[in-house]
Amino acid sequence: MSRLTIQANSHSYDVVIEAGIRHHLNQWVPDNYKEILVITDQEVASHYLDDVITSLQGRSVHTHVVPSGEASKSMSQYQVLLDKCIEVNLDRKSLIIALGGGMVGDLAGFTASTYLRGIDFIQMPTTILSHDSSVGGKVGINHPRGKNLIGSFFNPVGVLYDVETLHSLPSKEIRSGYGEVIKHALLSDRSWLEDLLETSFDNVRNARLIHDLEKGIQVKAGIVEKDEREQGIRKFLNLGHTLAHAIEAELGYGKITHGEAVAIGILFSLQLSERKAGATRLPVGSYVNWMERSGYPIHSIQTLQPVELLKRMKVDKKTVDHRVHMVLLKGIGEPCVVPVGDEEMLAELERFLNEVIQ
Ligand SMILES: NC(=O)c1ccc[n+]([C@@H]2O[C@H](COP(=O)([O-])OP(=O)(O)OC[C@H]3O[C@@H](n4cnc5c(N)ncnc54)[C@H](O)[C@@H]3O)[C@@H](O)[C@H]2O)c1
Ligand SMILES: O=C(O)C(=O)C[C@@H](O)[C@H](O)[C@H](O)COP(=O)(O)O
Ligand SMILES: [Zn+2]
Repeated sequence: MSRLTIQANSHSYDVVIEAGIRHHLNQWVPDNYKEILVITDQEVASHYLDDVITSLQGRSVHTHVVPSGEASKSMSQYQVLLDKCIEVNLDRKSLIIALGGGMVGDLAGFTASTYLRGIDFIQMPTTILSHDSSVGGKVGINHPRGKNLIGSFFNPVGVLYDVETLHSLPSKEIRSGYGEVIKHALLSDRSWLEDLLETSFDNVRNARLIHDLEKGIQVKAGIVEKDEREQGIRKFLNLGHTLAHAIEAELGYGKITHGEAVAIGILFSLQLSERKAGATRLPVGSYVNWMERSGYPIHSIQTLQPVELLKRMKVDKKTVDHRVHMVLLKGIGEPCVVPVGDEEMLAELERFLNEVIQ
């Protein structure tokens, strides 16, 4: 078991990483919560919902299962969840548990943050990617025009990470999760990055995976504790995301996973960093090899149009005065934020789509 305490603006909370913790929830979920609503998705429910209900024996537990996939991070599912909270009479002493990946965590967390102006929630991440999404308090839903455009900063009262649940992840979701792991490595540590770039996911043994998750969470915690509301350094956690979010929205939510889109967005940012941030020592070649070897669906964006992508990028939350702001790297562990004008961005997107992706 490992335990890391995160100091949020409102309160501190623990991230507990333990194989099988879903079987011991009565030990971890304080008994002052009179009603508990477990929110999960269909796929996760089929594997783990019974375990969670069983381990909360003796408590008043309600459940709600949303369809799996990014399309559920929507206004309509949010409405359904609010209806559910009212139907089962959750009050301010109630608790929501988000059991699932980042989709469930963001959606259930946003529901918790707004229902009755906010009730407590616990994150129970079940994907590799959600080592990132379960920490730091960003919760929200998508709008057809852009990712996460509706949301809040609202921290969980705890994160219970049962790494045993990762055993049932399909390889696509392992790949997706590593899109955010590699982001945390690029933001922090060259030797960790080099190790990752040499690793094939087929060889990711449990000990190695947990090491990567713990390191990723430490990087994220170190940033969100200093800048929870993203006034400055938290923007760095958006490395690769300005293009990634545009790709996800433009292709249609769920056509490509978030982590896969982030990995593609990072490649764009690495190349742009050489031209716009003076970077000279970025391992762009080995990053491309790693992406290809790992099966990131780089060609799935071939048909996208630079003009449409730019329109999407401009609704990014980092945009100031209609100007896109990109997170770039001066070197490994040396992120910066650089404004890029429309003409230049269009030229960069053209080059990326025509020369790199083809
Ligand atoms: N709030 C944040 O700080 C933050 C950070 C990163 C990403 N995100 C958001 O997280 C979302 C992506 O999260 P995700 O990649 O976890 O996606 P996800 O929650 O959609 O899960 C991916 C797929 O894996 C399935 N699944 C989940 N756990 C499983 C398990 N243990 N075994 C088998 N299948 C399982 C799900 O049913 C789903 O089909 C995006 O919406 C992204 O915007 C938020
Ligand atoms: O926690 C953050 O801050 C991040 O940027 C983490 C990202 O991986 C995550 O995808 C986040 O949801 C993006 O936030 P957004 O504000 O750009 O929507
Ligand atoms: Zn992300």
